[in-house]
Amino acid sequence: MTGWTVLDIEGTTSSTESVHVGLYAFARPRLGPWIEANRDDPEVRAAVEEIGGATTEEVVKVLHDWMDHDVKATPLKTLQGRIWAEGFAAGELTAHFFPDVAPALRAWHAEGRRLAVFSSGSVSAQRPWFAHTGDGDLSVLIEGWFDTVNAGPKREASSYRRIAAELGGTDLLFLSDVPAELDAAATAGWRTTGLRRPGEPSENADFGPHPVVASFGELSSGEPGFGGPR
Ligand SMILES: CSCCC(=O)C(=O)COP(=O)(O)O
Ligand SMILES: [Mg+2]
Repeated sequence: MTGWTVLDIEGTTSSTESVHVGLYAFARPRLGPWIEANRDDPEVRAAVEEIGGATTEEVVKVLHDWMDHDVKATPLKTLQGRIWAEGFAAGELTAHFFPDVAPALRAWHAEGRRLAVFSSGSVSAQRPWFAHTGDGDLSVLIEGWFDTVNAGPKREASSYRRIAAELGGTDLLFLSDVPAELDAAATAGWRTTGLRRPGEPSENADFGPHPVVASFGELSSGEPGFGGPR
């Protein structure tokens, strides 16, 4: 088996609850003090300028509102990701992965399938998320890390074309719980498979023409949408 499998995180490898209750709750009270402590950092300054607002208090109000409505805005993801990275480094956070994910990723990697991540979560959050799991360090299996900064919006085909150019492959599969993301990947010529995980927001989603599975355990070489024909 050759080619690339590119993974969404929330709703696909990991539960929405683990992101919203675990990560969001960790970032929420830290955003204000952390921005104040890091306001000379160029990445922080750029994110804060993009948000607007005259004071840190105003900036934090916007960030909290985005979190309340799960708006996956890039400046929010940049700031959250930096805070989470510190939390992982300090041993204050651990990642959640559905039980089928680690065995599948290890099996696919052993078969020669190459693995990458494309998530709204920033690359600075993705790396420690995959490194600090209850199933060991999964980051060693991942060869490409993409977010809305280095690839672009997840619902636009141009982002998937950019990732394809970077990975250099033609056999590309995207796994996601969001039909609009799968539509964009398919428009760019990728294979797609939707994740309809029990209890997740995508449980009742309309995946249209995309193949759908409930767990990574249903995906193996030769399956439609995975090793099978485009
Ligand atoms: C561990 S990365 C943080 C997850 C996150 O903030 C997020 O928005 C995930 O969205 P996804 O694109 O993976 O559905
Ligand atoms: Mg998702």
